[in-house]
Amino acid sequence: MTDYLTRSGLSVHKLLVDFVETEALPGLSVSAEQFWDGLAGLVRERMPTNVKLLARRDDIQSRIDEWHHKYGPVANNPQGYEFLLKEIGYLVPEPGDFTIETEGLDPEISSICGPQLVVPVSNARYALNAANARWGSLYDALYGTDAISRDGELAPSQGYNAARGAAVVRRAAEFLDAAFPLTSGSHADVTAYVVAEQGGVASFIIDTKAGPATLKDRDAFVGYAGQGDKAEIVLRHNGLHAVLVIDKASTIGATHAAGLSDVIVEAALTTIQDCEDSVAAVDAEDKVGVYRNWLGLMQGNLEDTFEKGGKTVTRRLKADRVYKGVNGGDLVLKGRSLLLVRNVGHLMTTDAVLLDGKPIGEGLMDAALTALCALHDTGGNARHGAIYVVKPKMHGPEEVAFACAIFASVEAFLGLKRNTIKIGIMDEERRTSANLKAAIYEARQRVFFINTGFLDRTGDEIHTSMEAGAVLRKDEIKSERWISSYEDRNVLIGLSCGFSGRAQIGKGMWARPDDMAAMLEAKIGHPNSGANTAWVPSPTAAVLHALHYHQVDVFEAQKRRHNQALPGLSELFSMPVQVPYSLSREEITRELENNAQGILGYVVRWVQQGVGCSKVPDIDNVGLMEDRATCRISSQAVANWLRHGLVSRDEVTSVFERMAAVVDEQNAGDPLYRPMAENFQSVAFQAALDLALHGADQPSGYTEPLLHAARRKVKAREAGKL
Ligand SMILES: CC(=O)SCCNC(=O)CCNC(=O)[C@H](O)C(C)(C)COP(=O)(O)OP(=O)(O)OC[C@H]1O[C@@H](n2cnc3c(N)ncnc32)[C@H](O)[C@@H]1OP(=O)(O)O
Ligand SMILES: O=CC(=O)O
Ligand SMILES: [Mg+2]
Repeated sequence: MTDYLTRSGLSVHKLLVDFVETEALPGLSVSAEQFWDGLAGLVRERMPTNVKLLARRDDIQSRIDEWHHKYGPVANNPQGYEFLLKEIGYLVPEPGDFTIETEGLDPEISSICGPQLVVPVSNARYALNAANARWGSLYDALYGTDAISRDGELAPSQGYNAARGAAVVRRAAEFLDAAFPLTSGSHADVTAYVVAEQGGVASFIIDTKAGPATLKDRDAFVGYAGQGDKAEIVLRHNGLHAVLVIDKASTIGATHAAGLSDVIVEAALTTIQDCEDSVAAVDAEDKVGVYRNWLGLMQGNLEDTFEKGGKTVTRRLKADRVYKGVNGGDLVLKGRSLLLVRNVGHLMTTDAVLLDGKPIGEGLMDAALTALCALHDTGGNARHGAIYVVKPKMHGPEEVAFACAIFASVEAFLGLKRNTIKIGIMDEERRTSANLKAAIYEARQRVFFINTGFLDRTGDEIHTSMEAGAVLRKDEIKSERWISSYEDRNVLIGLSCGFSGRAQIGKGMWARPDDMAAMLEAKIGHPNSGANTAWVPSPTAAVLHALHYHQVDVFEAQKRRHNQALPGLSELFSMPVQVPYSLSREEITRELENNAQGILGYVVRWVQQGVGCSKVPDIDNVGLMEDRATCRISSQAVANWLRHGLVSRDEVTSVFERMAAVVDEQNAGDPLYRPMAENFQSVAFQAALDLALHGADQPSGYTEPLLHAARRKVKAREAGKL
């Protein structure tokens, strides 16, 4: 206990005490005593409920398991299944119609639609990049990705490929033609973009090869900076800005008739700084690292210095962009994404703080600490004082109510007005999807988003129905009825609760960070379905996904969906199991290899290096974003096949051993990497294998208990404590 200090009856790790008292509290009107008393009160008051809620999850799961043992898949007795779910309180009565009442939300949440970036907050370099990803170069995003074909003469070359560059300019002109059409002609033929000022009023004059033109929507021109050969012209469409950069002296501008050297688009309107599934934070030291970065973002002084391209770079938060407005005065556009923070869920405990010698709920600590750090935001982030907390992995309305109760306690001891802390409800466990209206009702004064976290949701789908039968392959699960009804119900229920124009209806992650052409094809489906926002894995993806919100007016799309019929619960419960199962031996082995490779490739970096989100090649060598949620899917899929005898324990073990060598090869260039195939007893290999062999027994199929234990073992060894 030498690492702990006593604060208000709690034993608090010294690192956390230090962080709170010397970094987070200075500058605030909250005293150390007030904070620790508050945290102690929160834990004493809320921990017993936390424990009960987790026990209830287990109880419910065992009743569902028993039912499947008796009846098999739901399709054998759908009415009986729904009866059971009501009987055990899994399905609760739906409230009458209501409208959410959340106040004090920013326009990025309520009235402007655009991409939502997610980033592990533990990585300062990425976290800063994400905050700055409000704006991004369209030319760079097109040139640097497969959004422009990489075939033939358009393939990127060692130096600048002029043919590819020309294709980028053409594609950007197509975007401009669609979002900012001219009265005649095309942006591809523009020979001059000019701002003329007269009597304090600016007008935008365009010359094309075919003669003069203006914007069809004259109000789309909203601001500018500079004049003539070096200028920036600000346009607005669907609430989103795009900046034409005129720079005739630049390499690219010199090749364009009007000197257009780039189009900067407003991209990541919001960013989730993630303390959850994309980070590996297993003890006080790691948690303080996470909180310290969040504090720096809220104070506006976070910076990171690193080597890039042979140079030392220091990255800081960007300032607002200040332009002249068209009628005089300044046009000030936020330079940064609106920052939200994702706390962990209700499951894990942390020994960073002990009460009566026992670790406290990590979610309780996250709520207190992330809110405390957010008190430093004096309007640079949220304009009306809101603190945006995304709460993941909640099972049903009672757990949403519990999260709201935690936030209310935190507000009380930090001296905040009630409902200052807003809640983003991740609809990613089946009990929440099935009771979404009731879940929203519990948070009606705080809710700022609902979001279909379909990755966790897929993991929960497999786990909840573990005993029902063998699941389909991972890719097949994604195209089943349960998922389309889940996505549809989320939007339609959100609309029926009055989200349109008030709060976000969000969609999930694009998990193939290098496949931008495919993303451009697929992800327009999100705004078209009525979603205000959808997740992207990188700033580049944010720039490209932003184009979709120019193509689709989300509020119009929402109007079209308002009266659509809600898919029934029978659709939602139409499980992705196949009985009898008809895959060949080869197909089974290939799927097993694919899952094993993904699990190993993710887990090894988590356990050895504390990296919570990685790009890991799948069996077809496509780089996939892997985090704890995708790992949950893979481990549950293997566990399910093991449970139903499609694969044996020996087969799983030998495939994992074989794939360890493949993963070692993939990581050969990493000096910090320790090969697994040389030592199958290594902590990383064993953790990966355990996720599969013991996946069925993990609470809700989550990966964090095994991952945390393994990482802590490695950290202890490295510190010479084992
Ligand atoms: C199911 C869920 O919960 S999904 C939500 C959790 N998932 C996430 O948050 C995913 C976030 N994305 C990432 O962590 C990363 O993009 C990964 C791990 C998928 C890929 O990372 P890498 O292999 O390093 O990517 P890559 O080499 O292509 O690009 C690195 C560059 O992109 C930037 N970048 C990549 N992702 C992000 C991001 N999410 N935010 C900000 N910048 C990012 C990096 O800062 C870096 O640029 P820099 O050198 O100027 O700093
Ligand atoms: O958190 C997101 C998910 O898909 O899971
Ligand atoms: Mg999730």
